[in-house]
Amino acid sequence: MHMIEANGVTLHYADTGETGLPVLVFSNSLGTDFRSWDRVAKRLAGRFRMIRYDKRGHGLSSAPDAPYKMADHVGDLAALLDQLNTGPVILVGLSVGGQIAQGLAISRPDLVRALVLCDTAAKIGTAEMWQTRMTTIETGGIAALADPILERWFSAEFRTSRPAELAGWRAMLTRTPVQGYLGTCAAIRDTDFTEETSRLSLPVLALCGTEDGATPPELVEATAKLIKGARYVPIQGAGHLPCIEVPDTLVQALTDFLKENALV
Ligand SMILES: O=C(O)CC1=CCC(=O)O1
Repeated sequence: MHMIEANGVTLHYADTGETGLPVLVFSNSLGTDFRSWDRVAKRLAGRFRMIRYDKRGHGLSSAPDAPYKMADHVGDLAALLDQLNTGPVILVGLSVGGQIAQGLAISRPDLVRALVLCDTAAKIGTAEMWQTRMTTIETGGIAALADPILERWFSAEFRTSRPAELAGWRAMLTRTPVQGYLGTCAAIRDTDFTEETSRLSLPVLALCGTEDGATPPELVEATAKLIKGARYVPIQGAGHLPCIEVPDTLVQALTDFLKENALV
């Protein structure tokens, strides 16, 4: 287990693979921890140095009281990468992790060589939608919304054919610290990177599960269209978390992109 003090919080992270290999960094979604990337990391082992971490309020990282700002999440990741001396990385961000990735590319371009934006957008949902979710969770806890959240996370096929796995991911969601979940909802509620993201100039791949009910394919494609030269690839049959549901497809799209852009 690796823990580090960064930007005023304690972050839990994994750092695997040889120094000197291209560096891939993974930032995951609301209500999940870095185990979301286990299947992807297993498939890429030996080819990359890979850093996965629990953002504040999630997993084993500190969970300060809500609310958080997106700048807090971005500052945490910048501090982590600075301390690990990664230099510029290939940054893969899923959902709010994709917003953290956009924020880092905007504020610390020296740390980001390329972006992989997975099931994410410059702006996710509306302020009203996030406020309603936060109010429901303040009274009923995360469990009150677990069913609709899991419906957005996974395709109907996955939910019916893999019940034991579904139970595990539900446990990850409902065991997220409530302050961490609420704090991160507030950060998403207050984020609109449309202007800043449209000024980005680096290799970008955008991916989205065709069954994603949280950041639908049209939304993710619209974010890709903001960025000159960005490529959009649909991930067939997956919901919001293709890294869990169809890791082989995600790894193929990622490695094709890295080769095409001479990043490996
Ligand atoms: O919980 C959801 O609806 C999915 C989601 C939205 C932002 C995020 O990170 O996850």
